[in-house]
Amino acid sequence: MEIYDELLRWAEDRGIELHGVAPRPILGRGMGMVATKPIKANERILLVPTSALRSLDTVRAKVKTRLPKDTKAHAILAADLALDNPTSKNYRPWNAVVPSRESISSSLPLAWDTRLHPYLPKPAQALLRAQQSKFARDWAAVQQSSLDTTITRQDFQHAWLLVNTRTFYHETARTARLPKDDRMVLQPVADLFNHAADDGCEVAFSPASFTITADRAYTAGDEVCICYGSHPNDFLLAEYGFVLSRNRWDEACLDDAVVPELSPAQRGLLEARGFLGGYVLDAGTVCYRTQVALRLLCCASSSSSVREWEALVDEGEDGGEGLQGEVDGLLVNILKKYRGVVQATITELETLEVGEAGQREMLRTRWHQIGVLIDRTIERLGS
Ligand SMILES: C[S@@+](CC[C@H](N)C(=O)[O-])C[C@H]1O[C@@H](n2cnc3c(N)ncnc32)[C@H](O)[C@@H]1O
Repeated sequence: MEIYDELLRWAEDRGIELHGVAPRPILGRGMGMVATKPIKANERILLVPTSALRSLDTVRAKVKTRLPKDTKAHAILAADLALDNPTSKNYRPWNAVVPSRESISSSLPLAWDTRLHPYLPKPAQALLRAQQSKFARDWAAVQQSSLDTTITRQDFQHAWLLVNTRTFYHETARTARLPKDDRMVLQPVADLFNHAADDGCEVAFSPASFTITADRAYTAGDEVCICYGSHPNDFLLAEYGFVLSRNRWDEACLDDAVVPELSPAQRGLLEARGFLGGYVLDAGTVCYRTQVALRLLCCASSSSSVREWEALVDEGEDGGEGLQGEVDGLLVNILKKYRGVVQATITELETLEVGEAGQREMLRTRWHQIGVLIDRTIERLGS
């Protein structure tokens, strides 16, 4: 814990105030913030003055000026981190506590063996593709620059993923002019808070500081979390490298269940109206897009006509309870079939030898969660 004591001394010198919380190791989550005394609801537990943020304003001039003019904030911050001497006096205590290259590449799919990528659920794959293209753009910017060429792709990827998992949204009069995803800053110490399964503490910023305020009372020893956003587990997996066991925002993508059931003509009708794909269910509901696709499928097999389907899409006419019963029955059959695909993926992951055991375990856990969401819906609609 010596490195954390040093971090806290370093933080204090920079005006960072912690009230009743301190960094501690948390099983399965690296470090986290834990209450060291009882904390009351609405008590301020952290203040980080703007001067202590690591932002475009603190990036060394030699880094900023040597990168191409249109380089994104993510790449500039990552290049600054990657080129920072680990013992540099400005950030040594912070550099010493951020997750190692090994831990980052074990947890984040971008750094996994690419043969594991097809086993990610579809929404996570889409996020991963977006990350891959941003990373390729940012790495190209570094390669085109006149920066120190000893920086390797692996060094840059580690720094890039640290930025991806540890930055906070921050707006100043100057950054307000930048695109939204360029308004990001690193916050030493605040970046040790893990993501809450419930609401988490309130994060706020003003021109002077960032503050974190307790959302409820905590007793000494409780982990104190913030909320990274109302994200489903596929998002958390792709962007942060973990899934929550209880996540009220979780949902399962049904595209691979529903789209194969559609004829080319039905896909065309749905596409023309912007309803092809993006089908999801959560613990209690099946999304409207899925309902629209299923109703179209019902037209082929029942008394309802494409005209009635158009009335649903264009005028919101729902066709009444009878049609809803038909739609639910069709969905249950589709889900039962897809449940077999989910189970086959879990079984395949059990015998696969690609990547690390922990990464395969993470994927199995995720597919199991998807299976549970599907089972619950089958039970709810089938009864
Ligand atoms: C901003 S950092 C939080 C501090 C981090 N745990 C550490 O050791 O430095 C975000 C990273 O913490 C981990 N993390 C955050 N919340 C988590 C949670 N609820 N469960 C598991 N890991 C979590 C993930 O690795 C994530 O990418």
